[in-house]
Amino acid sequence: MKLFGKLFGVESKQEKLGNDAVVDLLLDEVKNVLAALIDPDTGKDYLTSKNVKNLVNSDGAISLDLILGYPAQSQFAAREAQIVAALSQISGVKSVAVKVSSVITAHAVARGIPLQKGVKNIIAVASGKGGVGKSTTSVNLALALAAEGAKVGLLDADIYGPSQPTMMGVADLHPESIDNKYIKPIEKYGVMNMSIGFLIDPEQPMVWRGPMVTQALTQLLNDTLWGELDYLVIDLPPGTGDIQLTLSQKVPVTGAVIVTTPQDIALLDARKGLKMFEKVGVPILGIVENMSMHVCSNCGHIEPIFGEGGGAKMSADYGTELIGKLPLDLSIRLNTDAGKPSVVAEPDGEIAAIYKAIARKVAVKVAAKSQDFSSKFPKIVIQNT
Ligand SMILES: Nc1ncnc2c1ncn2[C@@H]1O[C@H](COP(=O)(O)OP(=O)(O)OP(=O)(O)O)[C@@H](O)[C@H]1O
Repeated sequence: MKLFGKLFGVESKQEKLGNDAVVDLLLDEVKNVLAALIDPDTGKDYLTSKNVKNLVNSDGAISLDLILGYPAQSQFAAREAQIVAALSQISGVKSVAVKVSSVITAHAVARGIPLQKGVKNIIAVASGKGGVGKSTTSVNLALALAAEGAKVGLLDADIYGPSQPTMMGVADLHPESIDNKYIKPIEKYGVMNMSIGFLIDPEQPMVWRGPMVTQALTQLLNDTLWGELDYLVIDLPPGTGDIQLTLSQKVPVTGAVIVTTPQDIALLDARKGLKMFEKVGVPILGIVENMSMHVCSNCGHIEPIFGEGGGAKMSADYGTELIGKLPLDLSIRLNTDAGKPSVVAEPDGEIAAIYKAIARKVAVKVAAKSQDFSSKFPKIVIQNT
């Protein structure tokens, strides 16, 4: 039969057909498994989320690219292991090769504001009340996004009390001006930093009026040579004043993160901040509860000094998510005071892991927004005749 087939050119065709059928069945099975495999960061499966590209079966050797829409370098090995373990169970699979990477896209903002040139996504960090740890959260969020592989900028818009240069350990540096118009941000720990703190004398009391604040902020944003950024994190001053309003009206903010402590008064203020963003159409990406419990460094006893469960209740009330809880931890203060925030001071520590998880959650929320395709279309200029 073999010889007969070969002579008449039949066997190779039949074999080919047979092999193709096997290949298809195996690929179908692989796809089924991928459709049931959940990404722990998004809570969605890899197949319908369209994260899987270049899926190939070469005689039982399966290879694929897993492309995540958010930065997650600390999770690449775990994702690879998760997929290899699941696909290796399938009978007929001889080997599995998975290449994991992230691709971050620009996301459209509401209200028809064009995106900032070169900046894909802007994340505002806000709080209703001062002293809840908004700046600490901003710097660690920026550093965590960078640690996860993103290109990140950090803008300290807290014009009344800029603390970022100190927290990032760059307080003694001065940004250079180019052509007396543009300013080069200061790069530290892989993040591009710009702060009003670089441009003012910290000893001078600042009495900024509304329009001056607005101008200073827009200038800082527009005249800084950010380069290409995946995320620009903006640390807002506390409250619901002019800066927040300007931001929401003039700056293409993709979404806002609200920082609060669990106690009632901070939550009350945080609710005001949250409502303000809602009113002006800036989506809330989530709530970070800071100083949510104290772990005694002597005995390990856990005590909720500022109350319990406030952030979770507020998230539920407003249909948003509690995206992370930070303990009241001496190391967080010591590290920021020393100009080396926890994410870079102790990159493999528990605190850094919490900030990285928050960063991935924020990035996942941003990735879930509709993409911005405005640059793909020609600009139409309508003129009055
Ligand atoms: N989880 C934490 N554990 C311990 N200390 C913290 C924590 N979060 C913030 N801190 C400390 O609390 C102080 C206030 O924090 P931070 O400056 O970030 O607050 P803020 O809300 O930005 O304040 P402001 O209103 O001045 O902008 C800082 O000394 C900081 O190091």
